[in-house]
Formats: sequence, C-alpha cells, structure tokens
Amino acid sequence: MVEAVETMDGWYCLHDMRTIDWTSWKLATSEERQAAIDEFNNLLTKWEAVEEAENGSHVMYKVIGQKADLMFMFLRPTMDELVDLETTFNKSAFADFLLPAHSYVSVVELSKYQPQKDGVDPETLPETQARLKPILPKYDYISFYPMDRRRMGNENWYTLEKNERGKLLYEHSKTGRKYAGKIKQIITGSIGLDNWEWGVTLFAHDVLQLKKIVYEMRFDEVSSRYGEFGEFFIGNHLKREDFAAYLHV
Ligand code: VOV
Repeated sequence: MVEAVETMDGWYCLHDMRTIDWTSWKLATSEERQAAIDEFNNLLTKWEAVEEAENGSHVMYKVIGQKADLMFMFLRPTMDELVDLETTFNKSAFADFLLPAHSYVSVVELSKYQPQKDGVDPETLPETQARLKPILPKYDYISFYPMDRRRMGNENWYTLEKNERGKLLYEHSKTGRKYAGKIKQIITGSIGLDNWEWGVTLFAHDVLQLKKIVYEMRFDEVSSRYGEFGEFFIGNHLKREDFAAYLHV
C-alpha cells in the first residue's frame, strides 16, 4: 500500500471574497456610509491587535475583474476563532453592502517529505512553527487559486510511492527557490475542508512575477502531470489608509 505523507498543520485559513453592492452603497446617506466605514475601521483595529499579538493574521486586497471586489485572507489558531471573526464581520454595517462572491476554508500546511535531519522532528523547529503560523506579507499583489493532484489513468498522484512524490516536490521547490525575494507562497491544505485539495496563495511586489512563477511551474512534472487548477483570484493590496478613498462615491 502506498504510504501517505505526514502533514504539519498550522493556523486555520479563510479566503473570503465579497462583491460590493455599489447601488445600495450609493443610495445610502453619507452618514450611513461614514458609520459603516468607522465601524469597519474598528474591526480592522481589532484584527491588527490580534496580528500584533501574533495570534493570527489578515490581509485585504481589491480584486481585479468581476469575480469579486474584495478579497480577505484570515488566519486564526482555531476554526472557532475563524467562524467568530466571519460572523462578526457579517453583522457589521459594511457587510450589509457586501454580497458573498466566494470563500475557501483550509489550514496552513507543510509536509514531511524530506528526510529528517539528525533525527529532529521538523515540527519542533522554531522556523517550522513560524511558517505554520505566518504573519501574512502586505505585498502589492496577491494571487489565490485552489488545486488538486490528478488521479487519472497513469497520472495518479495517490498511487505514486512517497519517495517518488518527495522527489517531484523537491524539483518543484527548486523552481520555487528561484523566486526567492520576488514571490512569497503560503500553501494551505483543504482535503476534507473544502472542494479542492490545496489553496495556493502567492504574494508579489511585481505582478508579472505571479505569471512567471506559475508559468514556469507548469513545466515541472509535479504540475504538468499531476496538477489540476481551479479559479484564480488576483488583487491589489488595499491599505487601511486607502480604504475610505476606495469607497468614496
Ligand atoms: C515561491 C516558491 C515556492 C517554493 C519555494 C515551494 C516549495 C515547496 C515545497 C518545499 C513543498 C513540499 C514540502 C512542503 O513544504 O510542504 C511544496 C509543496 C507544495 N507546493 Fe510549493 N513552492 C512554491 C510555490 C508554489 C506554487 C506557485 C504552487 C502552485 C503550483 C502551480 O503549478 O501553480 C505550489 C504548490 C504546492 C503544493 C500544492 C504543495 C503541496 C503538495 C503536496 O502534494 O503535498 N507551490 N512547495
């Protein structure tokens, strides 16, 4: 029987995409709009305090294209905290002007494919813990998409031996390392949690690097033979100080 790989799992993750109901927003009085913005700024202050205390992290992006207008990525230590956060957000006045566009639930995941060094369990290392509980980068651009490993005929990831999968992922990581300093990736696992098997979230300062890394990786065997991809969401960073101006009508 083929051996599964052990995963290391960190903070729980919600990608939350919303469309702004601009018609209702414009119909609201300027007082109502201001109250919604003020209340949302208070929420941002609370989320920032959580991030400051290293108990979670979040980012906010403006989605390009018609799939959504806003994309939030939230990380919290437990699923309960994540659902509480979402519920509080949904109850806010600003959420009255938002329509659900898409959501994705997962957990930050690393796997133990590579052999242990000196018999040390990698999960105990501080650098691993930091990667499992990351403070999200506030880079200019984000790209999010879900993916699966193929299970079709001869291209079946789940019938490959573990060492073979490890070798393919090692090759994948070599391509990834070429983008050090240009791309920051967070892989979240969603097997049993959402429709696809992983969520891929990429951050970049130069938007073109997002295209370049995904293009180059398409030729790595792990993607060319075993990768299936879902819908892409791409966004520009929305800074807190630009939030009111973005909503100005
Ligand atoms: C920014 C670059 C970058 C780097 C350095 C990198 C490295 C690594 C390493 C070392 C490992 C394996 C061990 C671990 O750490 O879990 C992974 C694992 C994974 N990756 Fe990756 N990846 C990158 C980037 C990167 C991208 C751009 C994609 C999307 C692929 C594409 O074609 O669109 C991706 C996907 C994944 C996935 C889905 C997994 C889990 C697969 C599984 O079957 O378990 N990844 N990845």
